[in-house]
Amino acid sequence: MAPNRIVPIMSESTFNLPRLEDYDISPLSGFLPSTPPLQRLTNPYYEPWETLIDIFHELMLIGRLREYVKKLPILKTDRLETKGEYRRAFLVLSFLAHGYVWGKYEPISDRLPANIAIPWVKVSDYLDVAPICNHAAVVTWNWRLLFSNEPFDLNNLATLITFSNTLDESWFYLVTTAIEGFSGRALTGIMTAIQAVYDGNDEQLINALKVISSTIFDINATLQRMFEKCDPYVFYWKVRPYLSGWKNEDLLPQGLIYEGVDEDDENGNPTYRQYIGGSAGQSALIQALDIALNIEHYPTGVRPNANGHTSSENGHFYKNSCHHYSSCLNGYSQKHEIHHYATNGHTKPQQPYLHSIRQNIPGNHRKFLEDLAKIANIRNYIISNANYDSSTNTSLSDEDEDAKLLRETKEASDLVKAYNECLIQMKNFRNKHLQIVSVYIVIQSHKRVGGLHFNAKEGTPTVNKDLIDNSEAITVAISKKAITNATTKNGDKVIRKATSTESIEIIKGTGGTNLMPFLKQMRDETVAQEITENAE
Ligand code: HEM
Repeated sequence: MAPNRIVPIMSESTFNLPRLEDYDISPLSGFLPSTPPLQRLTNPYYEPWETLIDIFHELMLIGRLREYVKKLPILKTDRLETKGEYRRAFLVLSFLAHGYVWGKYEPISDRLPANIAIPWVKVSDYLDVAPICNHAAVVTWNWRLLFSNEPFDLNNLATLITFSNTLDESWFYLVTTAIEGFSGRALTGIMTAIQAVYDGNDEQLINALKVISSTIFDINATLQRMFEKCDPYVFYWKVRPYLSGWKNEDLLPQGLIYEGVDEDDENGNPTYRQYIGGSAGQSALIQALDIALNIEHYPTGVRPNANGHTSSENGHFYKNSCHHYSSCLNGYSQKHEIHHYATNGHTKPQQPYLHSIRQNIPGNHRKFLEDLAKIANIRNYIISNANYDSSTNTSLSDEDEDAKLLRETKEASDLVKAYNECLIQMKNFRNKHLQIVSVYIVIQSHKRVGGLHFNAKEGTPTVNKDLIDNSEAITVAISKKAITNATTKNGDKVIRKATSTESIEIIKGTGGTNLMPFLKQMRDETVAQEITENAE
């Protein structure tokens, strides 16, 4: 370590790198369980749930799932013994619940019978996660190895449960599972990098950053494979509706009644609960990468400025204490002030959607993200040391000093490069993801023929390469057309924002996000963290 290096103020003796295992994270499989999820609850007591899942698709098809769910006994959860059993129960109950609520070619139900609601809430409480179908259910706990003697790999994975019984839905989950499979490598790289910062070990930090960037590169290559076997039509019309939740959801505006769980209010009205549905946006892996790389996200349309304030696109300023949107060192202004390396205990992401979906991330993984935010220090360390002046050290001869300066400059430069490479890969992830969202959601949503998603009867369009390559341009063209139409129709010269009834103009994400602006801002905020050498 260079003698005049700026080191974290947290002394090494007080710094204990958290152990991944303490958060139910495996250094190898990361957020995925270290052994494949249970494929069945073997205690005969739970056979009624498993039997219903065995014939889930058949019951959905003939429209009798609700009848059979209502016949279920209300099973107690105290016979579940292991965490694996609780996860399997959560998976089964999530599919039964969402199948019940959204149905197939039948009216949507705004109440969930006690037979499912009571145990689902109990199991969720145990796992410390909201009782709603989430990323953990459909991805993290929903896979098996096709050949148990072969390693974990996209080419050796199968899903346990799907809504639509289609290969496309399986592929959607499995590509995402394969991406989560990189979390062991990513998290090991992150922890090594953080330790390197506390040790002031630049070489180790550079190597760890290289591990992180190469992992994101592999994630991106896997993400691209979504196009291979998941048809956008099937995804949008046949799968996505079942993943919907009951918060900011037009079809269930009040939410859902979990019968037998909550009491009626003082006027005898039932209590509705609202939760955001399942989305890969709930991936703890991508959130961990953002936190580790100090990529800050703000509410859509809000941007930070040099004074630590944020401003919205309409010109309104939001003065934030550091406990809201901006961290004390977000790199926009305070270059040399290194009062803290960690993010001062900021434990919540600044973007409201990212904040609210934390309740869909299982408790131990959510806690890990919170603790990671307290020690994430890589970017500030690099900024603080990228330009340090070593000329104060007079004990060396001129020649030695030149050599040392050269080495340190190169080290600093390599650090910046290694960090920026991680950002480039994160940007690539978000660009690729934007393409996917264009093809799988934006373009599909313009094929609306009226009625509910479930009732769409169009032919399946093929995915051609041009469509994928030009997906962002197509999206822009579509949204421009929508705005022009709205403007012309009303003879209104001011381009205005669409209201919620004009769903063609604002396409919402699972959590009610204004999809494309939200995702593009996430991408731009990634790029904004790039460190430019000698920028201080
Ligand atoms: C067909 C494939 C996919 C579609 C249609 C899709 C759609 C979406 C949508 C609509 C959102 C906005 C937030 C929400 O409403 O949930 C979102 C966010 C997000 N998705 Fe996906 N997604 C897909 C695949 C994936 C995969 C495989 C990953 C990998 C983990 C992923 C990671 C994320 C992340 C991290 C966000 C939060 C925004 C960000 O960090 O940039 N998505 N996605």
